[in-house]
Amino acid sequence: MNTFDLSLPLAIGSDHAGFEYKAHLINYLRDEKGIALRDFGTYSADSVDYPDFAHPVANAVESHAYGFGILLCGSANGVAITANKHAHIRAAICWTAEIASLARQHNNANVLCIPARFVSFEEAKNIVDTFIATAFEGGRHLTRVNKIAVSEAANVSNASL
Ligand SMILES: O=C(CO)[C@H](O)[C@H](O)[C@H](O)COP(=O)(O)O
Repeated sequence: MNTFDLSLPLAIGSDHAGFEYKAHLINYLRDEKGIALRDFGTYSADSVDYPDFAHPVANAVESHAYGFGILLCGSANGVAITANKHAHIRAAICWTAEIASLARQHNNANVLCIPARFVSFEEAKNIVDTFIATAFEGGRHLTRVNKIAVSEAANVSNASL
């Protein structure tokens, strides 16, 4: 199976707890690696509410105009919970490069959620590099990932009853 289509931009966002790492990651990804991206905020270290940034990033990935997403907050729980409310979004909290690799290989994760208060910036960079470089394995994992989408479809039809 393929890695991400890097001809599409990536969507990145954070709350205040992830703001500093986001700024460094943008430098790393866009300026050092030449990867196109859009920064959905937040744009300062002032306290904000993570759903205001996680929803726009998830919407961007859901629209297929962006190849994948990166979200950061303190623990990554808030942004992951928010992003996973969206159809076709598989947001994974990754705190090591190995977890990031498994999130791609087994779960075909399309939004990487980094707990900025619990990993070093070097580790965050390793996590991002691994997430981008690792392909979904398909096979038995595709069967399982497809069952997630079935649940999404059931929720949509139940909601319309
Ligand atoms: O959403 C979170 C927890 O699930 C994030 O870690 C936030 O960044 C955190 O809650 C922000 O906390 P703060 O005390 O308002 O800085």
